[in-house]
Amino acid sequence: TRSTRPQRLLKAVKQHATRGDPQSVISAIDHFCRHREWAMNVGDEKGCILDSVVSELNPEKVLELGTYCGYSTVRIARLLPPGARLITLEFNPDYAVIARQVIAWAGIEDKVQLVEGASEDWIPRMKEHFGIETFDLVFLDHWKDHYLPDTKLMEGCGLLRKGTVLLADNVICPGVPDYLEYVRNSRSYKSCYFKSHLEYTRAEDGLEKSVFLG
Ligand SMILES: CNc1ncnc2c1ncn2[C@@H]1O[C@H](/C=C/CNC(=O)c2cc(-c3ccc(F)cc3)cc(O)c2O)[C@H](F)[C@H]1O
Ligand SMILES: [Mg+2]
Repeated sequence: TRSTRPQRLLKAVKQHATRGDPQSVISAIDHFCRHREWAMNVGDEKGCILDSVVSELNPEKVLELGTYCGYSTVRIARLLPPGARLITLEFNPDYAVIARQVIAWAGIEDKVQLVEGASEDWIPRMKEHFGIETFDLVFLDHWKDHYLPDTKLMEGCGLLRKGTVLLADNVICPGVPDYLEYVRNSRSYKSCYFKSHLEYTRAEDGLEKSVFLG
């Protein structure tokens, strides 16, 4: 039977990237998605904005909602200091299988914990199951209609502290209007928009960076 796009993306990584070299994995995926098949990775342009937010924050504890093939997982984990941890949630087992191999090929598996399951089920279990008090950074890139409910759930579970940064992909395309309205109007957040483009295209898209004020 025909392979899937994530399987073809992984094949491109294994053919063109160097084991243990995260940058070569990122470049191989970007080349594949720009010249062969588009895929919904945050991409190189928005990826540079993601890089700058991570580098400035130097987070110890990072949560990613929606692993997909692990592109942003590798982008974030390659910048983390020793001892820092990234937990990434993915409930599609076929994507998880691919992402684990992409993460392993990049050689950053010791910083990453890929949890196969739904954000709504695992957010309430972060404390007792992973010993996480609060997160320093959350990257939201899963189903767009779950950004807002999951943000409220993280608030309710006490996983956000003064200064925790929420970084949301796709706030223009496909768009997350209810989430944007919330973080931009709530007194609990200082929010700003980083204008960019939809990955591998000329369409507008951007990232919203929202600092939790407690
Ligand atoms: C709901 N709880 C979840 N828990 C764990 N894993 C989850 C959960 N929900 C989804 N996942 C997992 O997270 C991923 C979902 C990513 C969704 N991303 C997009 O749809 C998305 C779409 C576009 C796009 C733009 C224009 C266009 F013409 C077509 C597409 C661009 C983007 O950058 C995106 O991120 C994965 F697939 C799913 O299993
Ligand atoms: Mg996205």
